[in-house]
Amino acid sequence: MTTTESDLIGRVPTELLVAGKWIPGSNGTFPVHDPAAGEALAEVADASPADGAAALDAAASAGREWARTPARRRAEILRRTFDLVQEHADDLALLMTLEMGKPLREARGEVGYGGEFLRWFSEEAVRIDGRYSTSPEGTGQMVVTHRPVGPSLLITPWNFPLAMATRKIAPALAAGCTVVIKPPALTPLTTLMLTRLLERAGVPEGVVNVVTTSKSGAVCGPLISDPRLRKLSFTGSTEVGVRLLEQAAGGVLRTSMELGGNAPFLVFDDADLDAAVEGALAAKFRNTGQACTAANRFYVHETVAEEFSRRVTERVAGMRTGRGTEDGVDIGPLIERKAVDSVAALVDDAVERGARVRTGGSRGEGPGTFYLPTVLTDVPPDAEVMGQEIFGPVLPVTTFTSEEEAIELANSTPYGLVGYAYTRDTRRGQRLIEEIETGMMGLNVGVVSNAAAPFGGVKQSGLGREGSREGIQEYLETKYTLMPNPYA
Ligand SMILES: NC(=O)c1ccc[n+]([C@@H]2O[C@H](COP(=O)([O-])OP(=O)(O)OC[C@H]3O[C@@H](n4cnc5c(N)ncnc54)[C@H](O)[C@@H]3O)[C@@H](O)[C@H]2O)c1
Ligand SMILES: O=CCCC(=O)O
Repeated sequence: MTTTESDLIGRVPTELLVAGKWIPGSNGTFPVHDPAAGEALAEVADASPADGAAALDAAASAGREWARTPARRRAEILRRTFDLVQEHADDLALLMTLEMGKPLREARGEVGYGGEFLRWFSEEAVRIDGRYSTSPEGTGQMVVTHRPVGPSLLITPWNFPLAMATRKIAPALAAGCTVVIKPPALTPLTTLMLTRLLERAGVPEGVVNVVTTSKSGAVCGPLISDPRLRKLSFTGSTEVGVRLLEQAAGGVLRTSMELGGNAPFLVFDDADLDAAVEGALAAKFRNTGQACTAANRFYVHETVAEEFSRRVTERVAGMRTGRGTEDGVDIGPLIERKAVDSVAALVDDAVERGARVRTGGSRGEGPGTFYLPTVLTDVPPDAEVMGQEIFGPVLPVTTFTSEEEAIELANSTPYGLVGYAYTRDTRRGQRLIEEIETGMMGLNVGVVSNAAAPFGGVKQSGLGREGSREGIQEYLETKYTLMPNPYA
């Protein structure tokens, strides 16, 4: 670590924030590693179930007052946090690169993207409305209002340490909910720093509580079954999401589930190939392939497949792999050794079944957890790499012959987060939007994420939407009141 990096780490709080106080974890500490160097960066407080319960006590106690706090004030706190995020953009970006590995250029992009949820929901906070109408029979007056759901547990993944936290905290606070956030053990530092900024922006005691832990299940399980908790918002794997949904069913909790993806990327014979190549690189290699939105399966029309593969291979072969803090790095490390093993196993399986490695196809050197950016062609549809979320820098190409076949292949998965398609034919584009079973579509575009967009999936990719106008609804209940018509 250079001096600047260690100074930064030294300024990040490493304790739990419970009821407005930074306190040590009852289970001591656990280490956070730099995946590019394999070194420990910091020791972070390890919460026990009792610490988790204290955090929920705090969120429940602060709940009523926060719900009554004028929306304008809630909005101003979020807006001030947005400003503080901009002010500390360089620190936040470096912190994400250190604890997660993404290239610094991308980490700066995430500060922009993640910060935007704070600004967007500061604007939405004051637009929570209702309606008033006379019943069709004319006998009653109907009032519909929206109320905060109540104390919410937010569980986030490691791959977008800032954006996945702001995408939940901002709408929850805007709606008037208090929260307990449990960041991932692999990347808790960015959430801790964000929380410090929320505190500085004036978030009252108990409104945001942070519980870092190496034992997620033991800490979150009792919270999910506590009757004071009213909402669970989770982003992570489908496997864990299913388990949490089962637990949440016991308390009939409101849930939002942002789960895994297996995005198809279709290139038709009429596509602008230059645009399709750019889109493919963005959709695949953003975050070193560790994105739920990452294009996972490339289906290319047989007449353009070789040209597309040749151009993509040339670009991927020129990518630089290395520590995210170094200039010109395109591909950072994967988050941990297990992730490298999993990507290597998928590539080996594809090759055994007849796929051709056009570039990459092996682990990177050094102490960090690297896998080289890889292009595979002639990948048989039954290769595991086409059926499983890769979560690494591997671009597998296979071919199709007709639009019907492309749609069938795209839908041949239990997941449905996002799909990408490149075609110049507008009518075909419209058909694809109708037919492809996903919550989001990139039509001639390789990245769809935006704070103003309703982000989320269908099928086993999740329930609910984050961002946009829909995002705040996830933290609101609808209440209907009937009164007699005073004139009847
Ligand atoms: N749809 C989306 O918006 C979206 C966004 C980012 C990541 N993801 C998905 O997340 C996955 C990668 O993230 P990950 O490896 O952090 O996922 P993960 O499911 O392993 O972990 C996600 C979070 O859940 C916690 N967790 C794990 N077991 C738990 C339990 N029993 N009880 C409570 N909490 C528990 C983890 O500590 C972490 O904070 C991929 O599948 C990716 O597609 C989805
Ligand atoms: O990993 C999934 C989230 C990616 C995004 O929000 O763009």
